[in-house]
Amino acid sequence: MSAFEELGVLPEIIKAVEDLDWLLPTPVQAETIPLVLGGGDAIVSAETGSGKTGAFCLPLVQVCYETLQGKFLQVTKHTESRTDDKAASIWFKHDYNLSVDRDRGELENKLPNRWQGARASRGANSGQWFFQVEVLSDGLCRVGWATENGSLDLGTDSEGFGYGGTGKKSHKREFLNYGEPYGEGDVIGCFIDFDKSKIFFSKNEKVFETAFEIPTSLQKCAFYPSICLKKCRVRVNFGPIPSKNLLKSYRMITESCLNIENDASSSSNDSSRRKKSRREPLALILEPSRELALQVKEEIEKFSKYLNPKIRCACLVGGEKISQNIQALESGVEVVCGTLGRIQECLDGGHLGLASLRFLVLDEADSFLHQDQMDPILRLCRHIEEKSLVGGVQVLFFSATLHSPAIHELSQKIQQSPMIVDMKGRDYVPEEVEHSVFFVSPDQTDVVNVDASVLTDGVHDHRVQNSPEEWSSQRIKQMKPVLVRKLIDSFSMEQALIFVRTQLDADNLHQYLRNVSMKNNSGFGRDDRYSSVVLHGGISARERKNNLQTFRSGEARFLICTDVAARGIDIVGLPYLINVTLPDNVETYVHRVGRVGRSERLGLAISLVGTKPEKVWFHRCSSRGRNNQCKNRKLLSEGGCTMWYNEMEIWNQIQKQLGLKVAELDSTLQLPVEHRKHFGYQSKELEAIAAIQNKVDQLKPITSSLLELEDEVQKNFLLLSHRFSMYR
Ligand SMILES: Nc1ncnc2c1ncn2[C@@H]1O[C@H](COP(=O)(O)OP(=O)(O)OP(=O)(O)O)[C@@H](O)[C@H]1O
Repeated sequence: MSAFEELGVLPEIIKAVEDLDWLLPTPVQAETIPLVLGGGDAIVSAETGSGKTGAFCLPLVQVCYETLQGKFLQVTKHTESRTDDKAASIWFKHDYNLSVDRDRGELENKLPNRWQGARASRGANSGQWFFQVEVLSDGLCRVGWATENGSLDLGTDSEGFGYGGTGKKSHKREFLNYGEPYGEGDVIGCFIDFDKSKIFFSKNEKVFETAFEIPTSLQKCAFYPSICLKKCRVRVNFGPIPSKNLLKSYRMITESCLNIENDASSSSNDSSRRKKSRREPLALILEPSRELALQVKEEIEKFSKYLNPKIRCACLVGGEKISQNIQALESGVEVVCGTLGRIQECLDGGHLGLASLRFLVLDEADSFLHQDQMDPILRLCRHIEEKSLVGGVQVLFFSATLHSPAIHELSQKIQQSPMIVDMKGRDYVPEEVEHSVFFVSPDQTDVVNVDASVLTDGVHDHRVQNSPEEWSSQRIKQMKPVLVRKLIDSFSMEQALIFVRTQLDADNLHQYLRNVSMKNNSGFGRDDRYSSVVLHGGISARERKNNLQTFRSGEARFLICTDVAARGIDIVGLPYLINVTLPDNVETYVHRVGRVGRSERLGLAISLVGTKPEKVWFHRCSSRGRNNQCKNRKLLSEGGCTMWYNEMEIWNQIQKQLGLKVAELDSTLQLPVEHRKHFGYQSKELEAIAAIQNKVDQLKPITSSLLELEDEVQKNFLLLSHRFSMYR
């Protein structure tokens, strides 16, 4: 049995995983896959490069596949039992962990820690109606009536009215004493009287007083039988079995003429605009960047390689034609992954239906905590809850940095009792990443000669001459690109990811490296030692995609990027990373350096830290700094668009919070001897070989002197024995 099989992964998916040479699940996959397959919400935090994408994509692909095959309906056929056509089609909507035996009219939820509900398709909006529920096992049960918009978790919103086994009536999450407790063996009657606008219940033969007055706002609505269970099994009688009802004027609900079509797309206005035949997505994955969304889509396609039917995934990201997204959605997909803005656009346009959704994944969840992202997310969740025809959408958070209180606040709003998987504790950085620093001091002329071809960000003007602070800042900015070139040379870097603060900084560094290439005649494409491409929000989606591909393929050696690439981007075997400017928070440092040291490879992250503050752009103006339009060099506090950026402070904070062991580069930009790796930053295996080779080299002189010594001893021995024999 393969290790993935033990986690409950299907053989067809394991075959695809084996094609990727994944022989064992990573620890976070081993923890998370069974949990997601088991149906709970989760917050999963594990270091960068630990395989989190597989931890959610694998079970998600599996559940989508099983859903396509109809397994999750869990409809059991019992030929010996009575079958009534009306009863068989009566369950319209239910949570997916609820088993529905349509023939027997039985419902069961085996989960001990999660309510699962169902609502009938047959309801009423006038007259007097009832249905009965027989409790078949121990456990918790709530029965009653709800409108079409009511939550499947009966009695927790304004449109559902329930009566629970603990002897409480519930509405809007208010639980008040009512009737009597009930349990296994009891038969509960659920009555609704539209003439008197009341709902009440009975236990066995005993009828209780009115439980609820139907509010005026709902008096024109249709009400449907509703049931909600926790580790409990019940049999529901809508009419096929003669009832012992004492209130003869009440009719069983199967005689009702109101019937919601068992077709998700016919029940709401916006969905009627969509094509009926198409499949609505079962999973929605939110990603913070286009690149990451595309990467996840590719991963899902790899995992579903051997599945039939295939799992289709649409990637909805800004910068691409929306008509293509609409076309993909119209043709039907099981998974949607994308960025928030474009997803919202498709939703608002009525192109994306979420009524069948089972999974909502917030990958890099903490990147959505800014207010301008939080509001749309909460709106999205409300939309899902309102439209859901399955209920109980599983909400999953993933990231390497999920320890802030804000994450738990968000979780409380959109998750239900999530399981926490925390592999390494707060903001852990993988052991495979080595951290090093070079302190850039403005008067270090021995190390760096300022190069006239360096372009800086234009923050400083003539005042540089008069202000020592501005001079230092400008000087550090002029030194850093030269240092990048020197680092490339000093480590003989074949490839590296280079992080800068702004789009302008990225473009300037790219231009500088091009100038260096030209000056040194260092060739083209792969032959160019300094070939680089940029990745930032200021270039088109197509350019970003092409540039990333050019870098992945090795065509360009250096990818100069802003923090759009800080999270999630997976480039196998990348050995080096340079932080030309530090990010302004520890979390982003964790994500940035996590681009190296992945898949058991070692990586070196080098930070160039200015010893004096740098004055940098921080555009609050309407131009947001686009096309260098803004020239307002005043500080933010003076109504301008610049600020002082103190890297020493940030560096101390990063070091302290992460408890980093950092190697300081010497003036030749080399690591201290004890940190130097024999084979550079490659695989652990090569590292081990290098270590052995090192030892062999160290032992060589000792073994040769031992050999010489032994030679000597042998000779002496022979000499002595010869003399001894002569004396005898
Ligand atoms: N079980 C496995 N066996 C071997 N390699 C794996 C396994 N799972 C994932 N990988 C590989 O490990 C690398 C990192 O995986 P992934 O991108 O999922 O990491 P992550 O935890 O999401 O990182 P980040 O936090 O940076 O987004 C990928 O190249 C992936 O193919």
